[in-house]
Amino acid sequence: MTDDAPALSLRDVRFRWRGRAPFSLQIPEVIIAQGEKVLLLGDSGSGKSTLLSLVCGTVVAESGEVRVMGTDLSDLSSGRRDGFRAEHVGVIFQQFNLLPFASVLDNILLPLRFAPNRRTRAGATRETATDLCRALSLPSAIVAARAAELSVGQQQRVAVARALIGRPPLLIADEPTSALDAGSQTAFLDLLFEQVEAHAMTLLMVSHDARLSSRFDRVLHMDEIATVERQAA
Ligand SMILES: Nc1ncnc2c1ncn2[C@@H]1O[C@H](COP(=O)(O)OP(=O)(O)OP(=O)(O)O)[C@@H](O)[C@H]1O
Repeated sequence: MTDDAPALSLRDVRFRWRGRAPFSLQIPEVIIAQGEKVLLLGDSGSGKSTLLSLVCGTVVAESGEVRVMGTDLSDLSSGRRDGFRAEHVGVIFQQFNLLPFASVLDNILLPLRFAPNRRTRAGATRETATDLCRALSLPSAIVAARAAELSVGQQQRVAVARALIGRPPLLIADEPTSALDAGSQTAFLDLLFEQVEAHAMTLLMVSHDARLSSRFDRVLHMDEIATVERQAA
């Protein structure tokens, strides 16, 4: 990891999903500076989640470079990519991906299991998790509840706390507001941005909703940054 590197840089990236409906993506160049808040817009099926998977290192480019905080993910073995992601990237998925039968506390602490440096940064983990819940307008007693008992809005905030704990430098969010009404979306983004700014994190968020644009430092459109080829199934 390099302190003055961009949070994220993609250069000459090519990636292809094989199978019944092949889909290929080419991205000449995308650079996101540390501390930027960037919205990635694009139609359904335009490859937004695929791009996030490349950034998370859950899939690997066929050619080109995907660098996170200066590290080229293709230089890492699959096991080291998992460790690198756990240390450096907080992820908020569209469906939140909480473990329903585990407590809120265990859900929030989950990424720290695979990330010793992030665990150290998190300090006293129970207190840190409880503080994060409070900062996200959740009652502190919620840490003892099972994730399955929470409302959708509460689950979403727990997913944010899990992504924020231990202050990974890059936060990736895939349509985190799609399950919320307009008022709840605004309140959620207020809380998310407050945390991102307080910890000088970089945010890359995917959405269909161009109305969110004015809240971000920069907006990327899939059809401007990528060339896509797809074949029908
Ligand atoms: N796991 C996978 N295996 C094979 N093909 C996939 C896989 N995931 C995505 N694809 C292909 O990649 C294309 C782009 O999908 P992707 O989910 O990246 O788009 P998206 O812009 O995020 O769409 P949406 O907004 O609907 O979530 C899909 O049409 C599909 O054909």
